Formats: sequence, C-alpha cells, structure tokens
Amino acid sequence: MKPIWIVDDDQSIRFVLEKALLRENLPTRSFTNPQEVLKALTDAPESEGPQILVSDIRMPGGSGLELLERVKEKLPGLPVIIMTAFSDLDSAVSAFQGGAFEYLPKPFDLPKAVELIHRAVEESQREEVAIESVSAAPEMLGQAPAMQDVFRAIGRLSQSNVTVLITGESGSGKELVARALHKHSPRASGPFVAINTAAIPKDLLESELFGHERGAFTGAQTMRRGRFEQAEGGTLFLDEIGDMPFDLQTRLLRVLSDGHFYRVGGHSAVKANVRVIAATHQNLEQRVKEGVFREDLFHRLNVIRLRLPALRERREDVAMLTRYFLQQSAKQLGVEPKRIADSALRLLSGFDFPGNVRQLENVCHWLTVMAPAQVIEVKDLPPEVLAGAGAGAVALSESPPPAAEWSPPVPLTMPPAMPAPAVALPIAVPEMPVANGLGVPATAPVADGTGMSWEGGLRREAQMLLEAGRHDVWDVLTRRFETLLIQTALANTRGRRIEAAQKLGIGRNTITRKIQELGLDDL
Ligand SMILES: Nc1ncnc2c1ncn2[C@@H]1O[C@H](COP(=O)(O)OP(=O)(O)OP(=O)(O)O)[C@@H](O)[C@H]1O
Repeated sequence: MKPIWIVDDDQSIRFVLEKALLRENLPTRSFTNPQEVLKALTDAPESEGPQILVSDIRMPGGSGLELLERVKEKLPGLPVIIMTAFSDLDSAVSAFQGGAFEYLPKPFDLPKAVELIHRAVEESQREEVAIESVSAAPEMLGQAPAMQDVFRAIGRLSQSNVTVLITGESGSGKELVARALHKHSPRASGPFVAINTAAIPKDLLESELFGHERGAFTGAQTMRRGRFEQAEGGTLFLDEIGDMPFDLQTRLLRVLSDGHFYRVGGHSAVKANVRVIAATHQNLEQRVKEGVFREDLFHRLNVIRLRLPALRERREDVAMLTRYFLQQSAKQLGVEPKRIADSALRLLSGFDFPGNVRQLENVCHWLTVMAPAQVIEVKDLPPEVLAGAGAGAVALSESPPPAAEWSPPVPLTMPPAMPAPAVALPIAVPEMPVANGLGVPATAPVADGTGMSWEGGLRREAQMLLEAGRHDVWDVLTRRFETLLIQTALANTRGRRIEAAQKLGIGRNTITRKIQELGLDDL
C-alpha cells in the first residue's frame, strides 16, 4: 500500500500520527512544509505517491489550502484531510471548497483521526473519491461534535438545490444555517429572501408570499410581487413553517410540485425558480398527527433534515461564543472588548439558555454595556443568568466557585426591611409596587456597584444602542423591562404565576405567553 503523507510543521503532531498509523499497519511519510510535499510529488514515482494526504493549514512556507489546490491539480482523486486549529467554519468551507475529503479540527481525538484516515484509505481504494464542497457562513461557530456534524452536512449539501428542513429551538441558529446553505449553493449569486410565516397576520400572508394583482382586494392599488418572485433564482427561507395556516400550506405544496403559482387575484401562472429552505422549532410530525400540518407538504419539505442542537446540549461552545459576541458587541459600540473571568464563564456555561445562542448574544451585548469593569465577574452577570445557572454551573466546574462569587439565586427585589443580597446585582431594582405587598413602591433601590439607578442604567443602554445605530432598540429594551417586571413579581410570589400576574395587573394568559416569549420558563 502507498504511504499516508503527513504534512505539519508541528513535530509532535507528526510523531503522534506516525506512531498511531504504524500501529494500524498504515505506512507514513512525513513533511514539515508544503514545498517539500510538492517537490516529492514531482520526484516520486507513481507507486510511491501518497495514498492519502493529511495536511495542516498554517505552516511556515505555505498554506495547507494552497497545497490542497496544487495537489488536486496533479492528483484530482486523492483524498486530502485538512487539519486545522481553527474550528470555525471558514477553514472547513475553504477545505471543502478545495476538494478536501474531510477536515479535522485540532486538537483532535487520536482514535477519531485514525478512523477518519481509515475511511479515506477505503475511499481511495474504491477509487470513488467524493469531492465535497463549500459550507457555511464564516461567522457560524461551533466546536461541539454536534455542530461539527451540522457543518459537515452543510458542506455536503453545497452542490445541491435540494429542499431542506431545519429544526431546532428558537435562537439556535436556524436562519444562520439557511443563509450558509444559500451562500454556498449554486444559487449564491441569487437573492436570499426570508419570511417568518408566524410573524405575518394570516390575512396578509398569502399576498406577502405570492404577491397580488392590482385591485385584487381593497387597498391593492398596485400590482405587488411577493416573496416567491423576489427570491427568483435564489433561495426562499420560510421560517416557522409549522405555524403556516392550512390553506396556505396547500398553496405552498402546489408551488413546490408545479413549479409555478398565481398572484392573488391573478390568472396567469408565474414560474417559480426558487429553492425552498424551511425551518421550525415545532415537532412537525406531531403537528401532522394533530391534523394541523399537511402530511404531503411535510414529506415535500422533509427531503433533507438538519437538526440544530440547543445550546445547553453543547455547553462546550459557550466559552467560544461568549468571547466572539463580546468582541462583536464591542465592535458595534466602538468600545474595547470586555474579558470574562473564568468563574463567570463557568456560571454562564451552566445556564440552560432557553433562548439559545440568541440569548447568549443578548447577554454579551448587555454585559458590554452594563458590566462596570473590563473583566466581567460573576456579580456582573444578568439576573436571569444568576437566577438560573446554579445546578449546571456547579456541575460543570471541577470545584465549586468560592462562596463570595456565587450565592443561590437572589430575588431581584428585596422587601425594604430585608438586608441587601450578598451578590451585588448588575442593575438596581425598579421602583415598583410589588415588594411589600401593600401597593406601596419599594423605594430603596439595591446598589448595582456602579452607583447607577435602574432608570439610569436603562437610559445609558438606550443611549449606547441608539448611538450604535441599532434598529431594534425598542425590542431589546422592552424585553429587558418585561423580563425585570416578571422576574421581580415571580420572586415576590415564590414563582406562583397567577399571583404574579395579579400583582402586575395582567392576565394569566398574558404572563404565560410572556414567560414563553422571554425564555423565562425555567423560573
Ligand atoms: N453557531 C453560531 N455562531 C455564531 N452565531 C450564532 C450561531 N448560532 C446562532 N447565532 C446567532 O444567534 C442569533 C440567532 O440565530 P438565528 O436567528 O439563526 O436563530 P433561529 O434558530 O433562526 O431563531 P428563531 O427560531 O427564533 O427564528 C443570530 O444573531 C445568529 O447570528
């Protein structure tokens, strides 16, 4: 058998791989840089050429990706495994684009690396080398095995126009995956059009999707193209497909099977050259059983299914994502990025993140604005994290954090007579008539360590968000305010929701809905 060529400037990697492969009776030949490999390729007779090539990406004297390109010119069928210390999608995408067989994120698990090499050898012996291609958006991060599987799937789908159904909890990155699938598809130069079917009133959805002719209904003064037409030649992302009204499901099914549709009030068919990617946080099989989702549409959409893991199923990614979002927020706000203390990171990693990556992103933004110092400590974490991270955080850390850094969940509001909590809260308490049960505002705000009042903190955040040119300031701050109100009320009623709703003067359905929307289910 021909040898496995290993190229890496790191002697220890070469050594470990050589030894492991030797134990498997796989011969090896090692190189320290791409030039040596190219020279050997020219000099070596065919019989001594590589069976497969395992290459690092960053080496003095040339990049592994350039090497991949040059090698592929000479030996297009050769399986190449790219090793990279950067397990973001960029490297994976470039590797797949260059025609790599697989990529191996460093530090790797040796048995897994050997297994991968075995697979590549089998593949090369069958002389059917799968040349895989591009993957996803560079800003999509993930080191957890479950995310690596997602990246690989994206890479494999990149040459195809197939319909994909993405499932996963809210905020887990479904739209990001859809964008990545588009960006690395043959339709990349076409438009990517997204529509959240749950966010558009039922009556408007049909014309939103398919457009309407002039005079089709009252108010339709001009002809309007719908999202299907806007996505012509590109990709249409249908978010929250599980909530699509039944009659529209029928229309969608028809477009998918006939390849054309009619504008509302229109009589001539409009051709639809659109790839559909759908997403849902719901269990569609269950929706089919309940009779609210069409089974035939389900099968149409479910050609390929990608399941995105919830963030709590990949806690190992929290650290990397936190650092990334802290940098992004700092960039947006034009400030120095904050760092996070290990103890705070441990706590954050133990939090269940019902709102998934989006919630972590918001937390990081909040910390960038609100944490008083450059290094974020446990006490700076937002109340919902402090209140909800207990069990997971302790389980994650090898030794529990010192008592001074961590106390059990603290209610946001203290009755005026109670002593201040051991943990300094990141924001002071809103002055609301909830604390003493007498309908009298609790007047003493809890110190936040910055001397800033709750109102002042909110005003400062509003100011910074506005200056940063954000267009979701209302949403972000309303959510923050509602979260505070509900947490405070729940803390005062020992979690009894109906009582909390009464105290807040809202209905029980409203509090239940808000708790769900705000991702406070764990309280
Ligand atoms: N793996 C990731 N790396 C970096 N950012 C991510 C990742 N996953 C999600 N995000 C970010 O988290 C936020 C939420 O992601 P996205 O909108 O794709 O989630 P979603 O599952 O479509 O949510 P919803 O179901 O509520 O529509 C976005 O700002 C996105 O950029």
